Amino acid sequence: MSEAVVAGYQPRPELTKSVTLPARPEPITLKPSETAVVVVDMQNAYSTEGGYVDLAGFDISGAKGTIANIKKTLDAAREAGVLVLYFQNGWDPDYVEAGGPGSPNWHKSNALKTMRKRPELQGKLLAKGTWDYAIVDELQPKPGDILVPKSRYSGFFNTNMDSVLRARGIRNLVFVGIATNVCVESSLRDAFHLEYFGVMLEDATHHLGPDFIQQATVYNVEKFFGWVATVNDFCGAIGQAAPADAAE
Ligand SMILES: C/C(=C/NC(N)=O)C(=O)O
Repeated sequence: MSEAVVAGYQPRPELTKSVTLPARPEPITLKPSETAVVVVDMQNAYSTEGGYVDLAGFDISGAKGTIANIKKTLDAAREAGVLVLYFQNGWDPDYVEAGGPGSPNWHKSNALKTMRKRPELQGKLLAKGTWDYAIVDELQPKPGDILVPKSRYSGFFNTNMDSVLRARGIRNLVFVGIATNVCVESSLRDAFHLEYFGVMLEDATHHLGPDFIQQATVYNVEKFFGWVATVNDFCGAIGQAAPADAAE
C-alpha cells in the first residue's frame, strides 16, 4: 500500500514532487517519498586502516574519498526528506551466523579465511559489538535512519529489507558504499529481481580488487540491472525537492 492512499494521511508536499536524475543509460524520475538511499557496509571493516579488508590485503586507499562523497549524498538526501537505510554486515561473536564448513560462506569469506590464517584475529573481524563491525565515525546513522543487519553479501537475503521498503512505499533505491563489486552489486541485483529501480552513484562506491572490476559493475548496472549516476547529479536533482522549493 502506498503512503498516499492511507486515509487522513497528509504527505509532506516537498516529498511528493518528482525530480529527474541525470543518469545512464537515461535519466530516471524519482519521487522523494518513494526513494531511499542505501548505504552498503560503511563499517571500519571495509574502509578503515586496520579493518578486515585492509588486513586481508586489499587496497582501501580510495575509501576516504568514498566516505566524503557518501556524506555529501546523505546530507542532500536527508535535507530532501529521503529515507536513509544502512546495511551492516557481520555475524554474532561466535560466528554461528557465518555458517560452518557446510556453508560456501565459510569457504569464500575473506574475513573468515584471514582469521583462520591469523588466529590472534579470531573474534575481531566482522563480529557484532567490535570496532571492525561498527559504522565509520564520519557516517554514523541519524535519528530516522534505518539499520538493516545482514549476514551475507546481498542485503535482501534473510533480512527484513523488502518488508521495510514495501511498508513505506519505497520503489527506488540509490546505492552507495563498499564494495561496488560484492555487496553493492549483489544487493542491487536482488533489488532488480524484486522490482525495485536501482541507481548506483559510481563515485560514492569503492571496489575490492583491480580497478577494472569497478568498471565491470558500472557496465553491468548500466546495461542490465539499473542506472548509474554521480554524487553531484544526485545532490543537484534531489535538491530540487528540498523544503526550500516546496512553496513553488
Ligand atoms: C568481500 C566482502 C565484501 N563485502 C562487501 N561489503 O562488499 C566481504 O564481506 O567479505
